[in-house]
Amino acid sequence: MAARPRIRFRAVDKRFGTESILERLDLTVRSGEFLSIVGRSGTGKSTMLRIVAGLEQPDGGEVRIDGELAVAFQEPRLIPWLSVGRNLTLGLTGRDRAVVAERALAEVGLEDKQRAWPLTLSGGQAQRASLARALARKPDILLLDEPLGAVDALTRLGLQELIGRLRNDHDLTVVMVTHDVDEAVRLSDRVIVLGEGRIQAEVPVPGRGPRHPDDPELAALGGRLLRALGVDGAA
Ligand SMILES: Nc1ncnc2c1ncn2[C@@H]1O[C@H](COP(=O)(O)OP(=O)(O)OP(=O)(O)O)[C@@H](O)[C@H]1O
Repeated sequence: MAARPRIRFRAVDKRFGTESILERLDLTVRSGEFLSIVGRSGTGKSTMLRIVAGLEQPDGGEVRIDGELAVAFQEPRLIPWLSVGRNLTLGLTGRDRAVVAERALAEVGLEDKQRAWPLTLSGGQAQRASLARALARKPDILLLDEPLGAVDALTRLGLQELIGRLRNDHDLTVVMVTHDVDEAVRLSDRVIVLGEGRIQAEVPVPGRGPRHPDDPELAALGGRLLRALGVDGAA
């Protein structure tokens, strides 16, 4: 039996002024699925994610969300005058929130940074803290908007590995917006290409992430996505 839908878009329209961003968009994301959204700049990827998060309202159609959500953005958005640990417990209500935060930090390899100030973290560490903050909310659905867009290539590979592992360990449903097709195929079960208001291509990825960056199958799938994006395959 197919897993239950966590996110469902039915004929979703979104406009900004006279500009139509999404046109009668249909999408179902099932429980436990890792979906990536790629597309040229300005095609509405972040808008889609913001609609899922409830930060934007659609102009038409129906959006259904089943489960708790947490979001991590490209900028870690940690509050600079609170310790890393306090950034994580902020907004948590359980009596065990300190323990929850401690565990989440340990899961991302930052157990020694609980008392650190956010500004003393490297870019990669700050992004790990941001993931830990999302994890501490015990979400069913994790939304990632270009989470690794601002870190160097090597840190990026390590963080991809981490995201893949967290997803597996917590059986998360993940929707990630990325510009990096290699990252998308490395982590996802399915990649969609957004363009002109609709899903222009959909590429299922066999097996389960995180896949090894040298996996030869990834290059072929990445090539397919680049062609769907209208980018020359040799690029
Ligand atoms: N709050 C807003 N008000 C007006 N226009 C907006 C607003 N948010 C987004 N837009 C416009 O909607 C379009 C889609 O934006 P969005 O950020 O969703 O694209 P994107 O695919 O995520 O782009 P990028 O890859 O560059 O991040 C863009 O033309 C953008 O300027």
